[in-house]
Amino acid sequence: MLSKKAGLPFYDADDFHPKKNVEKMQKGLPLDDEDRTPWLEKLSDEMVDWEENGGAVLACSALKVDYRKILRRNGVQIHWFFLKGDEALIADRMQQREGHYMPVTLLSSQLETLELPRHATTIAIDQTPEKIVEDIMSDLKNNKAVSSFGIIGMGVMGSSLALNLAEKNVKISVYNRTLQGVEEDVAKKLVEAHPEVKGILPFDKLDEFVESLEQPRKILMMIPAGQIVDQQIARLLTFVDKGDVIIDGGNSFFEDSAKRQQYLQGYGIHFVGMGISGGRDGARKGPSLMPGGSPEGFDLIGPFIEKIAGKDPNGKPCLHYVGPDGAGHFIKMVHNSIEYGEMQVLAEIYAFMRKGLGISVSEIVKTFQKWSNQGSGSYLMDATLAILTAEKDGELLLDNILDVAGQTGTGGWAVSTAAKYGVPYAPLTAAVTARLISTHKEVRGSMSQTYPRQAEKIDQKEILGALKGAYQMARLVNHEIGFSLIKKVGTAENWGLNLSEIARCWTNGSIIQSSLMEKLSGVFKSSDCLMASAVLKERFEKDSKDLAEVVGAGLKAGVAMPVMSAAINYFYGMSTGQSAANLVQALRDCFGEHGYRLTDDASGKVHRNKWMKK
Ligand SMILES: NC(=O)C1=CN([C@@H]2O[C@H](COP(=O)(O)OP(=O)(O)OC[C@H]3O[C@@H](n4cnc5c(N)ncnc54)[C@H](OP(=O)(O)O)[C@@H]3O)[C@@H](O)[C@H]2O)C=CC1
Ligand SMILES: O=C(CO)[C@H](O)[C@H](O)COP(=O)(O)O
Repeated sequence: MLSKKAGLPFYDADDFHPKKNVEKMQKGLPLDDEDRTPWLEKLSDEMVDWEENGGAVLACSALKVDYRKILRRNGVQIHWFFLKGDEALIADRMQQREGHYMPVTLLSSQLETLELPRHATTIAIDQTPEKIVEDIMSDLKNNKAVSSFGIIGMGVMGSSLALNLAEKNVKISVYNRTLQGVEEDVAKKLVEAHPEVKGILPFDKLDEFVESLEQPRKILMMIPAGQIVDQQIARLLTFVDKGDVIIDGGNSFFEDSAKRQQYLQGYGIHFVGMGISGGRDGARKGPSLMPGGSPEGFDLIGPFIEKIAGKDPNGKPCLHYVGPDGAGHFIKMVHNSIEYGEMQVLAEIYAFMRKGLGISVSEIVKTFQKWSNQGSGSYLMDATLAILTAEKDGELLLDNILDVAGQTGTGGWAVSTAAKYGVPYAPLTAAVTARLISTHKEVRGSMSQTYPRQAEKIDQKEILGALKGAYQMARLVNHEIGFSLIKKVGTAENWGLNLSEIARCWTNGSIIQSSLMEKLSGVFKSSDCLMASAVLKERFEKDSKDLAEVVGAGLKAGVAMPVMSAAINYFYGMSTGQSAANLVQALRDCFGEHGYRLTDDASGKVHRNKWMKK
């Protein structure tokens, strides 16, 4: 009757049981989880087709929370109705039923297994079938919750993710704030600008947006980090309900995300701090996703975000639940710190080639293309090639772009986090510093007059052969340190981070995807330190010589190479058995009585009273 009324096909889940389940029930034996799992999985796959064809009515004894999880694992939109009746009434109806394999004796075991659904409309079955159908139809009609997923913030990332989700058949609602006269109807304009993409409902009122989402609601915020996130959460709290999930997909500081998860837990809200990489194109076509925080929250959003994630070389989604607390945003922070290093190395090698060696831009492009084809390719290298070939009015566009680089937080946070956890992170510090120096444009201009550099002529022939090795080595060290930060913090916080999975998650969709990242995903399966990995030993040995040579030549030529020199210094430092830190410690003791340990007995500190005569 309901099927007719709703104009949708009807399916009875009982018809999908395999023969062995039917035979078991016929014998009066209750099914267990092992019997039911493949059956529910089959149903959840069928539901994808049903949804694509406009929907269906399914009757199913989805008794447990976990069973319902399986049913929704493909992220289809489901309106749940719980048909409630007492045991005697159900038994009576079962007895009247003809030609069904299930004996009444199994009913009590079913009711024992039943875990009441929290997010379903309960319909009493002690009414006429007509009334039951009427109740369901009226609930469907009055139900304003029509979308499976909501996104707040229709900027670069939010709008691209919204279009991506909608194209994967996820019904979504989108919301953007209104600033009278400045930002109006932003969400509506997005929908109007993309008539080819169906299934997006725009809102400019937060309450209506939240009401449009089916429960448990899944709300992704794509807004700037900081207090704005707290303010948005505070506004949402007025409208959301227990069991809903709030996801922060922005570049928030991971310690803030851990606090927000704790805070929202108090309201029964699941909070997921999710790193997202890929910029506009990645978000639109397949980003790399690094969720962390509430595992229950991740469980609920997983089927949806899996649909939009980029795919690694083996076709697996670039999506990895990294760990609890702020682990997702921590991993995104480190991702960005590697990104800072990668970009700065590209800038340094380009500057050295152009200014130090006097190589033309078209030759630099050819060289970079060659490196790409020889296994040093990356998304950022491709982007650099695009930039180095972009012209405006017959001139290289790059030459018309002001040499001032901004930053929005993650790099600086990574520097302070590395210092807090005792991880040497000189290349990142150098990359952040290089951007800071770039902002002092006026001072740089005037100082370049005061200190004009007399660059030494470099023998191109000698240095050209070392360039690629130097580039590779700086990148290798940059990655080594990023992952060492992940290892250190992950261990200290007991997050159980998986380096190989994290690298895998960055092999596509991510700004730092590269051939190297694909290799590292394999290397991290057997080693958690690149410098100690036998696979990379030869490369470290050879390329470190090239890097030293290029950095030396670069400095001689008067070109700053902060990240590349930090990288070779890191490598030298970490492979120096006997360093000069003893002098530093002795000095500390000399002026500050900080004490020192002796090489033949490091168990305790000693202090020398009189280092200096006066
Ligand atoms: N761009 C990128 O490559 C990436 C960005 N991110 C992160 O994703 C988040 C969004 O970035 P992106 O889309 O680039 O940023 P945009 O600046 O393009 O968009 C920001 C969005 O946030 C909204 N917003 C701004 N202030 C407020 C506020 N006070 N209250 C509510 N909404 C507000 C804006 O609305 P309005 O239009 O009205 O101002 C806009 O919709 C940031 O945290 C960013 O760091 C993460 C990965 C990549
Ligand atoms: O997260 C990103 C890419 O992965 C964003 O583009 C972010 O803005 C980059 O950081 P910054 O603005 O500090 O350069």
